[in-house]
Amino acid sequence: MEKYILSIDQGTTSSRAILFNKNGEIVAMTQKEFSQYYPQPGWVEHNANEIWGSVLAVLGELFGNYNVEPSQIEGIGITNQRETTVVWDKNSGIPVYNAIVWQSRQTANICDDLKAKGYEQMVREKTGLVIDAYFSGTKVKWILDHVEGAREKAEKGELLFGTIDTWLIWKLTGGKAHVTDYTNASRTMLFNIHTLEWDDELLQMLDIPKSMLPEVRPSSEIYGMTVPYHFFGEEVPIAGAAGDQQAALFGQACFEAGMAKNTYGTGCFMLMNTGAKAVPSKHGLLTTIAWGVDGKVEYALEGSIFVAGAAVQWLRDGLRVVDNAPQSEELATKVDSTDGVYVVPAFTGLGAPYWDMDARGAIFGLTRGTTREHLVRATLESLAYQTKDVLSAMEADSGITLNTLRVDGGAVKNNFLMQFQSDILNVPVERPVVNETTALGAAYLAGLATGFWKDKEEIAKKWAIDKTFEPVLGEEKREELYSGWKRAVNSTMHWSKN
Ligand SMILES: Nc1ncnc2c1ncn2[C@@H]1O[C@H](COP(=O)(O)OP(=O)(O)O)[C@@H](O)[C@H]1O
Ligand SMILES: O=P(O)(O)OC[C@H](O)CO
Repeated sequence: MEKYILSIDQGTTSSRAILFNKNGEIVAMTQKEFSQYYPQPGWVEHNANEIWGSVLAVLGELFGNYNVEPSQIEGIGITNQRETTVVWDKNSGIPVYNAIVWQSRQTANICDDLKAKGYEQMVREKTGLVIDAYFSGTKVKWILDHVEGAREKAEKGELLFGTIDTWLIWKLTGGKAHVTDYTNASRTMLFNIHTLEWDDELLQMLDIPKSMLPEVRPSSEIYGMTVPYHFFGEEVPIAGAAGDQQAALFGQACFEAGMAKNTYGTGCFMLMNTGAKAVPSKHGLLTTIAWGVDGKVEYALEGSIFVAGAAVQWLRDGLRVVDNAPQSEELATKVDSTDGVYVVPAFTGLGAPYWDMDARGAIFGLTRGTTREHLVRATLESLAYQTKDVLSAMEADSGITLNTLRVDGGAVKNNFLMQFQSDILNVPVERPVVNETTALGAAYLAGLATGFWKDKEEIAKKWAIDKTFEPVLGEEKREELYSGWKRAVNSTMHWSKN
């Protein structure tokens, strides 16, 4: 019987199970959305057990609906929304609080306090990150500070912390493996990306007991076996793990320094491979671990945009001006321009390159003639402008001028958006045949560990283009449009503090 690699892609809004064959093609895919909780303005939480339930559901559906047996799975790769923080009881397995999602701003005060105490430079040097509520460290502290009895239990070694990869691997192995990989560890603000160790000074800064932390391992390695009662009777190796953006970089075969991809999901994340060198950013980007594979760690520069496809969800669920995401393209192309309207979707503050936790969303340039088509178009254009902000920072930091950009993620199906992106960047945008590059990257990491695929060269040969979008907009128009964006985005800064 043919063998496959299974990817579990646990994203911000949904969980997916995807089976890949030896050619790196999708054989089967199931997906399930789960609840988002917004307990207070700016807070975002998930129920970690509901996430686990959604993973079991997509696995059940995969084996139930497709002609595939669990015994055909040679290995499992896990990829996940990053930074989202779960703390659970080691003995009962019960989370002590909801998972605090990467987008959540509930630890902004903790971050302000750390900045006031002068920790910024030390944090940047050790972790490659800026102090921001985005990362896991302050979320763990918040849980220990706010959940009754949690700190005491943590100090007694009774609580475990994990990002979603860790939580899922712990569940799938029946509590045997408490591990994470280098990429996920590099997003916690607790991990020294140079020494590759949890850092005592950072742990002390946030008052987090080391006993809670998972063991950090390479991204392509067997971490443990599934317990048969959770995996349809089979013991299958869990053989790869990486945060979803790093997995996408791997799935896009960006193996050489200077290659970059941009993923348009809930948020938008551009990563550039910088090879064995951890390049520090002077322009508001993050330095992060790309992966640990073949006994070595490689690094990336990252521009993280918090709201991208989520702005399209807001058009659908908040404003109700579209019935579904694809309709945004249909409406945007009914008008030739936004007629000067700009939407800045800084709903949870601004990430790279601005890093302003207090920015909030705004619409500029409304006139009596503004229609929903203009609003929808301006929302889509905001994804492209935010990407341009990040690309400019990346070129300045790396000294490399990109001659193409590889793209993936849910929103790249939108041809209007991709064309506008190419126009605003003045760079060709390449959309690959397999758009599920996050899951593909995790599959590749797992398949390299089990010998399903031989090496990165074999993988790189499988990458193929579906469509290239070439820039057609003139320079003057491009600059006029972008300068309007800069004015708009600057006006949203510090809004919730005023
Ligand atoms: N045709 C489309 N045009 C614009 N946005 C889209 C389109 N299709 C999906 N999206 C957006 O893409 C996002 C889903 O992408 P996905 O990669 O699945 O995200 P995630 O992994 O963050 O859950 C949603 O926010 C959705 O609004
Ligand atoms: O779930 P996604 O695809 O929106 O990715 C979220 C990122 O990993 C957050 O850092």
